[in-house]
Amino acid sequence: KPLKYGPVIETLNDLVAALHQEFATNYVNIEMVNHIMLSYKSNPKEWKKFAKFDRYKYTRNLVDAGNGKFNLMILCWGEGHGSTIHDHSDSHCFMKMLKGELTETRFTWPENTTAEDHLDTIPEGEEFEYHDALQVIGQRTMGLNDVAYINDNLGLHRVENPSHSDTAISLHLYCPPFDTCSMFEKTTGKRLKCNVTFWSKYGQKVEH
Ligand SMILES: O=C(O)CCSS
Ligand SMILES: [Fe+2]
Repeated sequence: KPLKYGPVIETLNDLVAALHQEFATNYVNIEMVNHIMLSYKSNPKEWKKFAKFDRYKYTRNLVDAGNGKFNLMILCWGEGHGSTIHDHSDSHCFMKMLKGELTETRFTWPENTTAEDHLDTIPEGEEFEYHDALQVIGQRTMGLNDVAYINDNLGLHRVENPSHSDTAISLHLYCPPFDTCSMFEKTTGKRLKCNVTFWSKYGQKVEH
């Protein structure tokens, strides 16, 4: 079987160039995108200009708009910061660790039921118990240069920085790009639309 050599990827710019090449045609090979994301080895000198932190919430910093085919962004997670439980708007999502660790917990989609459906044993007029509408499928903690892939068929997830002393930085690729997604409440399964915004674009803070 002839070996198909991919592009040589050393710098963040090489990564961006390789992604543009991969997305040049309308057919995208997800395996190749995963390989390209794994090939890049984190170099703080190359991404530090995108590394902007907010005290209260993780920041989203656009690196490249992928000629409209994908968004490449750097997310900066302060100590203990985490995302909501969210979906990915029917897009592909690749997440690569550039610094520190992130814990990813995957959940089922909520069954389309009412709150009453989640009632468990109802003893005589006493307390009753609920079971959560979203069930945990699995959990993993990612380290330097690890890549995770998810799409809506694989479930929902929450991403958190488990450290209370160190920050974390991750590189995310969404294809096709999206600016809204849904977030979910674990116990009730209630779904809320939300807009995702950028703290900075190409290293420049976005002024609201
Ligand atoms: O894009 C986001 O804000 C979700 C980060 S976890 S994929
Ligand atoms: Fe996500």
